[in-house]
Amino acid sequence: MTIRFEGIEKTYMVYSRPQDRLWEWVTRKQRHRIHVALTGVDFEVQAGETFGLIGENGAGKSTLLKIAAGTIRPTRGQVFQEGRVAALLELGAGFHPEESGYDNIRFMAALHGLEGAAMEDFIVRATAFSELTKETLERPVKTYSSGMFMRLAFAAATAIDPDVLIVDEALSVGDLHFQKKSLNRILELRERGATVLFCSHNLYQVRSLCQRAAWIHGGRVQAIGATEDVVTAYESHERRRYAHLRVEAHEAAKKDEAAQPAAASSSGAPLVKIAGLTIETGDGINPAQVDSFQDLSVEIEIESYGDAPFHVLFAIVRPDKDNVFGTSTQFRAEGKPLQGTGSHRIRARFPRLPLLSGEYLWSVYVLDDSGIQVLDMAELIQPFTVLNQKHREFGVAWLEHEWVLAE
Ligand SMILES: Nc1ncnc2c1ncn2[C@@H]1O[C@H](COP(=O)(O)OP(=O)(O)OP(=O)(O)O)[C@@H](O)[C@H]1O
Repeated sequence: MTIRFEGIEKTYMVYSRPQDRLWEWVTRKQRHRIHVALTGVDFEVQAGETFGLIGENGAGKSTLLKIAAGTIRPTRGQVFQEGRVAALLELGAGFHPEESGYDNIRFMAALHGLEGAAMEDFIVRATAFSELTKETLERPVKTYSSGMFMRLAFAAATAIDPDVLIVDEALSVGDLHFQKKSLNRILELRERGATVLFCSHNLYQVRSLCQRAAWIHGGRVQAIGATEDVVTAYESHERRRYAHLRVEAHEAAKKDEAAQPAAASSSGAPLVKIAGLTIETGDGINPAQVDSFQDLSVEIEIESYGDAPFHVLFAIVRPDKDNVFGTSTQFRAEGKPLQGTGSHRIRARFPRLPLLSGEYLWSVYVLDDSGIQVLDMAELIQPFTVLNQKHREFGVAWLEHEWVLAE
């Protein structure tokens, strides 16, 4: 099913104090200002397509998703779509806290217009997917932990086999096991031909999942097209925006890295953890300075606490976060993930490191076997300087080339 946005505009009335709304009504004097959250949004998401929405905080992405889902109305313009719509937006927003899990699911089924056997089927599928016990499902949902609540809400939202799926950063629902299950459900619905409108700040996920994307900026569509083109344009914009913060960002990332927990199992223990990154060159181990064109090996150590398969990805990064080169165990010829409890060491060797002079860092990620879910990461670590004394060319990397005198 296609989703078509036509001339969408959404404005909000913003009051500086909550009581101004009442005062405005009493005095009939305007006490609000108009905030334009979206304007001139015109595009179409094609049937069966997974379409990404990206953009900085406050750009208008969630507003557009809510308009697509029908939970808010545009001030101007129209959205057209057909078929059954499932929105993973404010999950569980329609739940009644005093009612049991079962009754809430029944209520959701009724909202979709289901009756009789279709309703029973919906209830069976949603409750099974939630993995909540019968005893839990009989309790009022206000007694649920936030994880339980989200599981039920996700299960209820996706139990209808929607034609259109609207997803707002919903891939991080519940514990790791459930996150994977929810992601698989989204992928399954996509496989079955559902049209997916997907909004995320995780550009890696957008790149992995979406065929096309739109970058929303200041309430307008700044760019639309093939995902790679749009994400690259957005990244360049972000880099320019943060150019003056380069050094600070690097320092902050180093601090974050220490604080960043690895993905945890339902018991709270991490499943995999990046345990170390070792660089080896002719000049020794972890040298602060590396000469261009020498042999360099990068060894990554991963501690795995379970049997879940995983991939390792690393990138050489510039201080402004530009990726110079990235690769993943997924891209190896056999493409098989690593697996098994204990310590894993994996090594990549650059026989003649073709980097030119400059500052570089490493970013390392551990991903699940689908290569989408990030289990642990260490970004912008171990800065090193490359010195190029052999070549006079400039730039980031030395590219194989030859000069030919044209006739
Ligand atoms: N109910 C509201 N009343 C007033 N302003 C609102 C309301 N909802 C959103 N806005 C404003 O509209 C703009 C767009 O918000 P929106 O939530 O759509 O952005 P977003 O791109 O989804 O941001 P984020 O990435 O932070 O989720 C923001 O400036 C926000 O403050």
